Parts: sequence; C-alpha cells; structure tokens
Amino acid sequence: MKAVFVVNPAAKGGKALGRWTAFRKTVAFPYQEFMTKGPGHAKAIARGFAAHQEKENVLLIAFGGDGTVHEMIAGAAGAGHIVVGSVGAGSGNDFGRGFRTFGSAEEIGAYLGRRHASPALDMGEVSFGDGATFVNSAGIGFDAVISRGSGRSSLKPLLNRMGLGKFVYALYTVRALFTFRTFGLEVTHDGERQEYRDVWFATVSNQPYYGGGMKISPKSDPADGLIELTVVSRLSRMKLLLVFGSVFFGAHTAFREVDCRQGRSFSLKADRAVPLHTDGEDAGNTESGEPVVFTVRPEAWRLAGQQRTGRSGIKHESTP
Ligand SMILES: Nc1ncnc2c1ncn2[C@@H]1O[C@H](COP(=O)(O)OP(=O)(O)OP(=O)(O)O)[C@@H](O)[C@H]1O
Repeated sequence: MKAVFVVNPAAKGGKALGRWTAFRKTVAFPYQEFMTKGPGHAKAIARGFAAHQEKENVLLIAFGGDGTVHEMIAGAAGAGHIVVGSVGAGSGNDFGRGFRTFGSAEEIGAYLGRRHASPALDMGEVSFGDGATFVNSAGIGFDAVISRGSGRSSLKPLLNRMGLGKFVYALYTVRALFTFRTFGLEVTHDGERQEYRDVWFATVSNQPYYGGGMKISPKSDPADGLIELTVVSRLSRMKLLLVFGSVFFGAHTAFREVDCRQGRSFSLKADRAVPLHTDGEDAGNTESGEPVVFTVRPEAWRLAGQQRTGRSGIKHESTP
C-alpha cells in the first residue's frame, strides 16, 4: 500500500506546519507528500488519486484538522482502492473523537505492515448549492452561526498561537446566545412531517462529536447506514446555555426540548434563511421555505484502522 500525506500547513493557525516538520523526521517508510494551498485543494488531491486506480491501494493521510479530512473523504468517496487516515493537527479535531486516527508515524508504519482493518463507513450528503457532504455532522441554526463567526474571526490565529483556540468558540457562543433569532422548522422523515417552533438548531450527525468535543449525538454510529437528527427548540437563552454545557457529556438528550430521531434521510425546511454548516465549516445560508435534504450514503469511504465508536439504537424523545 502506497502512503501519501496531505498536509494543511495553515491548520491550527499555522502550527500544523511546524508539527509536520518534526513529524516527517520520524517517518520510516516511503511516502509522497502534498502541501495544500487553500480551501478545496485537499479534495482535489484526493479526487486525483480516486480517479486513477493503480496496482497498489493508496493510504491517504490527512495531516491537519477537521476541514482537511472532510475534504479528503469527499474527494475519495466511492473509490474502493483508497483508504483514508488522519493525524489530528487542527484546532478542533472532532474527527479524531469519533474515528480512529494515527498518533505517530510508527502507528502508520505498523498499519502499512500488518494490513489492519479498513472498514467501509457512511458519509452524509446535503442537497445544497452544488451538493455538500459531511462525515461528522451538518446542521442549521445557532451552531452554524458560531462556526461562521469563529471560522472568520481575526482573533482565531492569535488565540490558536496562544493555545487558546477553544476560546474563540466560547466567545462566539456567548455572542450568538444574545443575538440569534430562533426559527420555525418543518422536518419530513420517513413520510412523516413534524413541525417545530422556536428552534435554536437542528443537527444531522454521522458520529457522536462536534464543536470541539461536544457529544451532540451520543448514539450515532458511522457504520450503521443511518444518520441522526437532533433538534433543540423552545428554550430560554439561559436554559440553552445549560443544555449546551450538558452536551459535553451527552446528557442533553434527557431534556424534553431536545428531540432525537434516526433515519436515512431528513428534509429540513426553515421559515427564514438560516446559516448552514457542514463538518463545522460555514456552507452559506439556506433559503426561506426551501427544503434542504440530508441523506446518508452508506459505506462511501474506507477508514484506516478499526472504527472506535459503534452502537446501535437510539432513544426517541417526545416532540414538542
Ligand atoms: N495553504 C493554506 N492556506 C490557508 N488555508 C488553507 C490552506 N490549505 C488548506 N486551507 C484551509 O484551511 C481550513 C482549515 O483547515 P482545518 O480544518 O484542517 O484546520 P483547523 O481549522 O485548524 O482545524 P479544525 O477544523 O479541526 O478546528 C480549511 O478550510 C482548508 O481548506
């Protein structure tokens, strides 16, 4: 198996480059190296490998954050000869909380030598713009506003350099808490229609974690051919803060204002334009009254190493 590193030198406010310089000295197997030049480049590199099947299978290793591995999986989707691995070198690294990642070059060497499992896992697809994908989660509302604000923040590089990257997220959470306007939502799922009022956010998950370690969807399993919807609605600002705090432990699902559902497809129609995120990256605004469909694409990509999460079944809460 051929090993290819795709390095995002800009991840974690540029710290990833220094980490890569040290990491590459520890690599004791032959490899190819690519440096990404900007948004979309990691996807294009993965697409290039996906389009040309050689004799050898390819292990594509993302060296960066969630954005980098998200792009690489999108580019490699459907190519059976590509296995995707990751070394978490970003600020949030939610991918590494839900999926097995490599901690050292030695581990990658061992994987290449021993041919560990490469399970085929699910990916999410979103009918938005030219079509978007997610491996962790995608959603609309309050959390997407935070992703947008913290992603664009001029404070992010500075706080990242100081090792305080997570503060950017906290800062924008508090800001959104005071400025966000809730919305009405219609969800269609399995031929059933559900209406929600005063919605803060609706997130569709493929794995349990998002937002830098919040366990938003505790029962999500990227190997089950299903995705999970979490809708948070009809909460005061203060109670939302409480629910947000409990998300770190996955305890929020006990609140009656948190509704969880499981399925293969969810159509979400908001009554006003709302920001959308895919894997924590800003994806633009949905249009008022226009449905956005979130669908699971089962066994779309292969992960290097045994999958770490995996349970089945989900508690269906009562709806508001
Ligand atoms: N050379 C580059 N210069 C600037 N941005 C780049 C470059 N290469 C890639 N990018 C972009 O950097 C963005 C952030 O990358 P990534 O998500 O990997 O790191 P992060 O934001 O630090 O980590 P995390 O998403 O885990 O918090 C991505 O949108 C990616 O497309």
